[in-house]
Formats: sequence, structure tokens, C-alpha cells
Amino acid sequence: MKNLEALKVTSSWVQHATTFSATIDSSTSQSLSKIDIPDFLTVPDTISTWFPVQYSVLPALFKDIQAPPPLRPRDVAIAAPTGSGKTICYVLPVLAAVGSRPSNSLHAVILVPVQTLVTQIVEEFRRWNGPEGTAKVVSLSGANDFDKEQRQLSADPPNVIVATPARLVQHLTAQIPPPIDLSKLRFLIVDEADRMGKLMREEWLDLVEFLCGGMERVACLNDVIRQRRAPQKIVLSATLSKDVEELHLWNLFKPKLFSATATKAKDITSTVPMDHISGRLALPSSISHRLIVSDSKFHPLAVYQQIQRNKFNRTLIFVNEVSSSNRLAHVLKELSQGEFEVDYFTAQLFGKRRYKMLEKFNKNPNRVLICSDVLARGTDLNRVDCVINYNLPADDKLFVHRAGRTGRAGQEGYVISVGDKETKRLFVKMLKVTNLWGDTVEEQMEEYLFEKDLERYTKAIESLKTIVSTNTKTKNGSAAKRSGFEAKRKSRPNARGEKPWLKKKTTTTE
Ligand SMILES: Nc1ncnc2c1ncn2[C@@H]1O[C@H](COP(=O)(O)OP(=O)(O)OP(=O)(O)O)[C@@H](O)[C@H]1O
Repeated sequence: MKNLEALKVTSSWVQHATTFSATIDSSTSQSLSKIDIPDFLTVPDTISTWFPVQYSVLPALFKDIQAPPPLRPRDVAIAAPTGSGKTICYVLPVLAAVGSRPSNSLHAVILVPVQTLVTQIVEEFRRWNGPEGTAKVVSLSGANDFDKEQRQLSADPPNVIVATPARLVQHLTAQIPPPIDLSKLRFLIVDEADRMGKLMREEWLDLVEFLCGGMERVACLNDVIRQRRAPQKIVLSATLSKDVEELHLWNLFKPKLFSATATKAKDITSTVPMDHISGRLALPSSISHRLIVSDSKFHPLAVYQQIQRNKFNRTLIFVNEVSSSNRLAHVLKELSQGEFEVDYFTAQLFGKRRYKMLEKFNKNPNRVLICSDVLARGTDLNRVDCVINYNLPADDKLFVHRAGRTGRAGQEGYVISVGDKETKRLFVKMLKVTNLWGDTVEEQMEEYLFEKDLERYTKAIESLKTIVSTNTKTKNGSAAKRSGFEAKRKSRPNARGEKPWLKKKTTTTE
């Protein structure tokens, strides 16, 4: 039996992609005058040029709006590095489609995997929509009260909805007919598309396509005519997968791919296995990566020394477990002694507290934010100087997205990964397979390098142990109290079903 060689099927639309530079600098950015945008849109002060992905995508999408093709516009897939400005690629076309005198119909639905991104994208719409805000943009996510959202949708139908898939489906199925009319949708946009998971079609895409109408595969002339109403799909990600079956899930109509070429600084060899739409995973060229290898018991001290030595103004530290975040926060607070503020952000933070935490990080210098991977994708924080992988990322895509929280919009960024001899081996192998290892610097930190801070570090660990043991005692105490209460409750007569308060009828004979 001859073992069959795995076939690499590459769709023709992937092969004939429109490419642009992944590097953002004065030579690859274009002046704003090169693209005519509708005059009712206000250009934010921070925007002075078009980034490569915007200069490549915007003219095509504006053309589909100004001169709609006879059938329906081709769907679009956008693969560009983190921080390269993909959000604007759909914000402007959506606002242009809504127009300066918007009707009451829903023009666009934008779906993102996490609620922090929902708020961030609504903010981006507001930045371009101007203070008067011609288009009505609403957010639907776990950050808001569901009933309040329902009332708002019925009272004042929006032109644009930015939502998490779960919350959108909740609104679409909570009442019949749903308060959201998808039948006249012009855009169906999915940001961080490859994060939506393989079950997305069962979970929400089938329902949304059914309510949009016209998404069936063409089987007859009637389908072709019905398809004219279907919304144009735009899927985006920094790590858009090239897997044919994954792309097939999106049921894209004659898709056009806009894809970044290899970054200038990291010339990636073609031997890299093609598991990614632009043929490879890549970090923005403005990011440098350093791997610190030391005994794991010194990792918190190594992190502290890196922040102190490099004088990072804002540092994001990714951990894999919630428990590590508050322990690491305590040790860093003890070590820093006020040199920098330390907070931690995990998925357990709800509603407004999330945004207050991010706002505090964005607005103040000398901050360290310890977080879980809920912030790894898409989150656009203000000038993060350094991303630290305190726990190494589980896979290469997560490494790219975590690293992409720094080095955004062409700014310089540093990524520091912390490992020990064992974890380092697997991590280096993972990065070398997809050539993300690039020009990473490896630094062995031996025990003698920690001596100068060892005393303070030991004190910090001791105080952490005291806190942990106190918490454990309190937990046990309350558990004991609960079990004591439980025991008392069980001992009460009525817990045994007896009713001593009902006087027994004594007969006179007794
Ligand atoms: N033309 C531009 N000029 C200046 N800054 C820009 C421009 N376009 C985008 N930016 C800024 O660059 C940052 C990154 O933009 P954006 O969040 O759209 O990147 P992204 O590609 O979506 O990143 P990710 O893949 O992490 O989601 C934002 O702060 C945005 O304001």
C-alpha cells in the first residue's frame, strides 16, 4: 500500500489574492487624499494616512457601494497582521452604506467573539460617525442588560448592530417576530473570524443566514434572483485559517481575498507549512521577541526585573489560570513598592468593572495589567510597550494575537516570554515550525542574577503564603460554619420531620 501524500488544496481565490505590505511605515502608507470618503464622515485626528490594508480594501468596498454589481457584491476575506488597522476597513464602508440620511432599516451586523471587542468597535464607529452621529449604532453583549437591549431594539431600530454571536441569537429567538429585521442587511461582518470555532454554523450562522435570506447555494434561476438580497460577508483575522473546510463553513459568495505579504523584517522562508491564508503566521515587523529561561520559582522576579530594567510604561502580562493572576499581582506589588501600579483582569470581571479597569490602564502611566486570554484578541489598548507571556501560549495563533497587543499601528513593541528548561523546548519547537521564532533573543537567567532582589522577593513570597493560608482558613472556617450550621439544621426536630410544637392529645386515662 503506497501511503498517500497529504494534498494541499488551495482554492483559486486564495491563490489570486490581492496582496499588500504587512509592514506599516512612511513608504507603505498612503495619503488620505488617495481615497475619496463620504464628506459626512469625520476623520479622527489620529488618522493622517491610510495603512496598507486600508488602501487595498477600502476602494474595492466603496466601489461595490457606489456601483452595486448586477448580482451581488463578492464576499471579502481580509488577512492582515495584528494592529494593522483592519477595523477601519469595514467601519467606513458600513457608514458609507448607511448614508447621511439613514433610513430605519438595519444595514450591518458585526459579530466579534468577546464583549470587550464589542465596546471597542462601537467606539470606533462613534469616532468616524461624528458627534451628531448619522448612523444609529448599538451594542448587544453580556455587558448590557438583555431586557434593556430588547426595549431599545423595539423602540429605536438601529442601522448597525455590533454583537457577540450568543447575544444576537438570544435576541433573534427570544420573541417572534424578533425585534431585529435582517432581511434588508447590506453587510454581515465577522471580526476575529477564526476564533468563532468550528461549531459556529450550528450555533448561529445558519440562523442568521436564514433570516438574511438569499444565502442558499444556487440551484436555479430563482435562487440567483433571491441571492441579490443577500448581505455581503466580510470575514477578517490576523490568523485567518487557510483550511479549505474551515473557509467552506463561511459559505462565501465568489470571495475576494486581501492578504498581507511577508513582513519586511521577518523574511519568511517558503518551507513553512501553509496553515495560514497568507501562507504563514507572522508578527508585525515592529515587534521584537525575547525568551527568558530561568528556574520557574524565579519567574515572578524575572518579570519584575524585566519591567524595571526596560522601564516599560505599560505592560500586559498574560497568564493561563485566574489563580496565578492574583498571586502574581501580589508579588509584583510587593516587589515594585509603588514603582508601578499592578491590576489584574480576568473573565470573572463583569460589566462596567471591565471597562473601568481598561480605562485606568489606558489613561495612566506606569501600569502593569495581568490578564487572561480574554484580552488576547483584537483588544486595542493605548500604547502597550511590552507583552509578557508569564505562562506560555498554548498555540502559535494565540502567540501571534497576544503579541499583537503591542507594536500596533507600526509602533515599536516588545514581547517577553518566560519559561524554564522544559517548557522552553516545546515553545521553541512550536514557534520554529511556523517560523515565528524569527530573530527571537534567548536569555538564560541564572540564580546569581536574582540575588540583589532575593531578600525582597522572599518577603513577598512569605506575605503571599500568609494571605493564601489565611484565605484557606477563612474558607475552611466558613465551610465549617456552613457544615456546623448544616449539622445544627439537621439536628433541629423539624429537619427530622418531627413536630414537637403540636401538643400530643393526652387521654384522661393516662
Ligand atoms: N490609518 C491609520 N492611521 C493611524 N492609526 C491607525 C490607522 N488605522 C488604524 N489605526 C490605529 O491602529 C490601531 C490598531 O487598529 P485596529 O484595532 O483596527 O487593528 P487590527 O488590525 O484590527 O488589530 P487586531 O488584529 O489586533 O484586531 C488602533 O489604535 C487604530 O486607531
